[in-house]
Amino acid sequence: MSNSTQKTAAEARAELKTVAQTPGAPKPDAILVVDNVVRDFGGNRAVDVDHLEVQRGVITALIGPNGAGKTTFFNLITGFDQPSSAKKAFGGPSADKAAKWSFNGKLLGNTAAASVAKSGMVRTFQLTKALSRLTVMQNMLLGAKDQRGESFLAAFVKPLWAAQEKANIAKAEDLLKRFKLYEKKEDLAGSLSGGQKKLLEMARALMSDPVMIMLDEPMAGVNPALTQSLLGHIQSLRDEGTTVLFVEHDMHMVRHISDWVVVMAEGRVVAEGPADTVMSDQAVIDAYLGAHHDTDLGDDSLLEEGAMDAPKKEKK
Ligand SMILES: Nc1ncnc2c1ncn2[C@@H]1O[C@H](COP(=O)(O)OP(=O)(O)OP(=O)(O)O)[C@@H](O)[C@H]1O
Repeated sequence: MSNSTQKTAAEARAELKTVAQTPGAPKPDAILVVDNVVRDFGGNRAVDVDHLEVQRGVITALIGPNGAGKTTFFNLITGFDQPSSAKKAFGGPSADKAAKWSFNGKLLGNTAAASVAKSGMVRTFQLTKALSRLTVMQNMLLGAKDQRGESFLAAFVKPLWAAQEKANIAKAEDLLKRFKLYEKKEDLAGSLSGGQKKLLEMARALMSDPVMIMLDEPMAGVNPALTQSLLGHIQSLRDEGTTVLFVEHDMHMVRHISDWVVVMAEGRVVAEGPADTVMSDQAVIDAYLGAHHDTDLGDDSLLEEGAMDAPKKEKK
């Protein structure tokens, strides 16, 4: 969250005006810097990112056709998967070709997912991971950091964790109200609709006050009536100082809230820039649309046709 020494979101956005609109362009205040991240599945190179920087304090969208490698890229940098280009004790790529990435000034390669989350980079999943047999509130409390009851000594000293737990419950209630899930707090997470599970996952991710939140298709399955408020939540997170990186197929959402758009195709970053510029870039149109060259991305008729989804490559 922001403090007086941090830039405002408007200042962070204004800085983007100076950034070159080329793949891998350096950012004035990069929170995430990625180099040489490659992931092969058999003979299929799913991710091949030479260099990418994400500006702190803004909303960046990561877009690209089905199978472009967006989710795999999220998995790699959050420690849920390992790059094929990872540095190895013996053999492996030379130091200048080995995968390396830093978040908020800290090197993160070979870091387990839980430690990545502790460093402030917290993600949600395309297919939600809410724990079905726990209540909505229990799911929320699992997302909290500083759970003092977890420490062996503190677990036996109630005053050490009781106050913390109370604060966590109050925070969870507040977030559940924001995401219109408060009435469901005692229900099992498994009983929620797909869209509600997505909202729960986002609310749970916010329990740890992330420095950067990474959302994998936050809009998929969310009722249109909630779409506007979800967009509002994401923008207010940014305005409060949280960096947002999200993968999304809904081009209206991308146009509406992104300060910067990064386009992936066949594992590579092929374009980046402000939404309007990127979406009229011929390489992007080609990557998405194949034959539909004249059609603007974000065009309603196109969305209805579902023409933006290139055929999905089969997962092995
Ligand atoms: N566990 C896996 N085993 C084998 N291949 C995989 C695996 N995970 C992903 N892939 C392949 O890697 C490529 C990139 O997939 P990924 O899911 O990252 O794309 P994406 O851009 O997120 O697509 P979508 O928008 O459809 O979610 C695809 O060809 C996919 O089949």
